[in-house]
Amino acid sequence: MRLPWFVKYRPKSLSEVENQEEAKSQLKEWITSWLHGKPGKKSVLLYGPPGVGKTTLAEALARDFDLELFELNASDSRRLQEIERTAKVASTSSTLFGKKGKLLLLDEVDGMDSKEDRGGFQALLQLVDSTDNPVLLTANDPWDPSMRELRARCQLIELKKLGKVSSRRVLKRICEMEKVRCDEDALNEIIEESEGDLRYAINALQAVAEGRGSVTRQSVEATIRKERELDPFETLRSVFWARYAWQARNAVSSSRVDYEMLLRWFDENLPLQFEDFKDLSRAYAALSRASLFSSRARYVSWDLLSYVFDIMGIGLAFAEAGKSKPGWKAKWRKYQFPQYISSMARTKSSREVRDSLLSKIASKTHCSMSKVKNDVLSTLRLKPSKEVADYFGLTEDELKYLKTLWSL
Ligand SMILES: Nc1ncnc2c1ncn2[C@@H]1O[C@H](COP(=O)(O)OP(=O)(O)OP(=O)(O)O)[C@@H](O)[C@H]1O
Repeated sequence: MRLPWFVKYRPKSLSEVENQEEAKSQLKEWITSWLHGKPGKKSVLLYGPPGVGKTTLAEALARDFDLELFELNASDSRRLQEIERTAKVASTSSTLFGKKGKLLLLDEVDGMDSKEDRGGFQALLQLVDSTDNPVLLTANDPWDPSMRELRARCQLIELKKLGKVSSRRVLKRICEMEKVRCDEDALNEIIEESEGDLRYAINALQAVAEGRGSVTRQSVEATIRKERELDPFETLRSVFWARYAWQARNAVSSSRVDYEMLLRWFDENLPLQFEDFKDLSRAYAALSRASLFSSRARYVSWDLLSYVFDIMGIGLAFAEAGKSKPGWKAKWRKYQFPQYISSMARTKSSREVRDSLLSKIASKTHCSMSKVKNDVLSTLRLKPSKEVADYFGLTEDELKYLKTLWSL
């Protein structure tokens, strides 16, 4: 299996990490103080925008200082038992392979909900205070109020957005290793688009270069535009044809179609995509979880949206068991419009109908239109009957809209 380039070319040592000189020297100082038994703060919170090298730096630090890395990924770190178990294993087990010590890495702690997962968050605070091993936390946004208690306990180290010169150096090196010819203005375009996110830049380079062998400004523009303007049919195809998890996730998260509508598109088309019953049932299991997280995201925390993308994209892309076998080939399918949307489209200008329905109910119930939309229609589910139509003065189209919602 071919690796994504951002994984293949991830720096192995601190010296290969571009740009972040200040952060590197602070990290080295901190880990040296641990190795001498006198750390100032026991934990470091490494923060900065996505794709600037937080995880990469942590891994390179462990390698350079010959430390065994215990890593908890974002979803694990939300679970109390996982945090406690990892901390315990790290503090009690002896190091493997003659390593000098251990380093605990908890990625994306700002994804934790300190209110929702109070137990997990308390365990994290406890770990940060009383750890026997150096702990590195990473976050995109450490200034969120929920991070206050963590901030106070950690040494803060900032990673800056990567400059254009550094990004260019990394991309050029990859082009050399992959023997890809890349025009200067094509590189400029990728770097401009990436806004300092090297993971995005490397992914874009790979997406353009693969299958072409050279990268021109036109091919970059076409790929980036295509990525931005994926239509639903294209999104479906990109997910079902994806060979890597990141491709599937990108297809969903960069789609122009919003994620709730995408759930309907997938729902309609899964039976067309999957012939095997077990594949189909795995796909529906993933879709129902994605749908669950989509409503939780709305009512609990928008952070959960990232699971919708993961489960919808990656879960559906790899529901087909045969995909992991050699010789697997993507099958072309003719996808269809979701019934729900086409029935709505048949009622003339459905948006107008919906809005006038909302405003009629809102004025009778003394609520805002958004309250009616979120609570009255989706949760309380107003039953479409003649009495309801008379009471609210609904037109035939508005009643039909209500009936469609009711049947979902
Ligand atoms: N400073 C850097 N020098 C060289 N390569 C880098 C650097 N920063 C990022 N990269 C490349 O980009 C990829 C993504 O970096 P990494 O996962 O460390 O970012 P991150 O800051 O942890 O992002 P996120 O917050 O989204 O997890 C790496 O695998 C590596 O290939």
